[in-house]
Amino acid sequence: MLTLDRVTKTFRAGAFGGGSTTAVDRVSFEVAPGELVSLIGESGSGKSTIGRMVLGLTHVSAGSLTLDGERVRPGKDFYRRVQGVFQDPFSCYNPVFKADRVFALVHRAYHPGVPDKEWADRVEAAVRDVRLDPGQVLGRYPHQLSGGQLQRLLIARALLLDLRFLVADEITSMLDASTRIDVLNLLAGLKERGLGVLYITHDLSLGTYLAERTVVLRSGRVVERGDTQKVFGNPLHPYTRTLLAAVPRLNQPWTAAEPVEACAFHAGGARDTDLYETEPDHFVACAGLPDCGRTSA
Ligand SMILES: Nc1ncnc2c1ncn2[C@@H]1O[C@H](COP(=O)(O)OP(=O)(O)OP(=O)(O)O)[C@@H](O)[C@H]1O
Repeated sequence: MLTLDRVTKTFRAGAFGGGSTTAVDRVSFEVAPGELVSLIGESGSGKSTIGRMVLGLTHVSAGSLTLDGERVRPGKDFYRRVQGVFQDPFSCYNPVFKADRVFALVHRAYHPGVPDKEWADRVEAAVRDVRLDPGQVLGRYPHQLSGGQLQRLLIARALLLDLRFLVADEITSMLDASTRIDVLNLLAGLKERGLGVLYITHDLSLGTYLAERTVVLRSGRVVERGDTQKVFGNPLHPYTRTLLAAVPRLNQPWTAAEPVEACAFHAGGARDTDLYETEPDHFVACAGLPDCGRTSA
């Protein structure tokens, strides 16, 4: 179980590092084993920073972030259980190494005791699991493979570890529509194996495709979260409504989203990040709801 409890990330800012910017502000949510939670928000809302904290790539400034009750401790043991897959699969490969070298590195680093033949069998099985033909892809250089193939190989690599948790950060944004669905279906398969997945995206339609639960982030704060059907079926925060209104629909003329004027949070009026549980597993930040009683002027 991944648990974020009022997690905050502050970066130094300014020419001489004198100022600071809060990229993530007291964010709390959980991801259970076998669950996919999507983290949605516009560019700069802090999604990737959260992913990087989960992966131990950047420190948590305040609050607590734990996996199975333990704080993130980057190292071999941690990365055996937690991995990330990112937007640009090309950047994850060394261009002068063939794809199978990636698996050889995993063998050496994480499973040195596994005999070569058994390892080769495991690699083949993992590559077939992501619906690729090992004979077609393993002997190739990254530039000889498509983005979708590279992305799948990264997922296969993750399968060869004793993975408990995957951070998938915009992994489908460089893929065409049909490959995108294939990769999303692979994530669904990982869930069935009991993995927890944090799926980071700015694309609402993809976020809703697989996620049991959704966290909507704005300017580093959670504005709404909970059961995906509830958050998108009955969006309560004006920002969530704006995001939904901005999704283009087939056969409907595009209309600009309404400004988020009704929201006390948007106006900078809300002083805290408390969320109100408006129905079971549906939480919303102070947003001028008639019954919230805490809207600021
Ligand atoms: N290393 C850093 N130093 C200073 N500020 C940073 C750093 N990394 C991120 N930020 C700032 O933190 C905020 C959140 O960035 P982040 O990359 O997490 O957003 P995001 O929601 O993932 O955006 P995108 O969808 O564009 O990737 C931004 O204002 C960004 O400029």
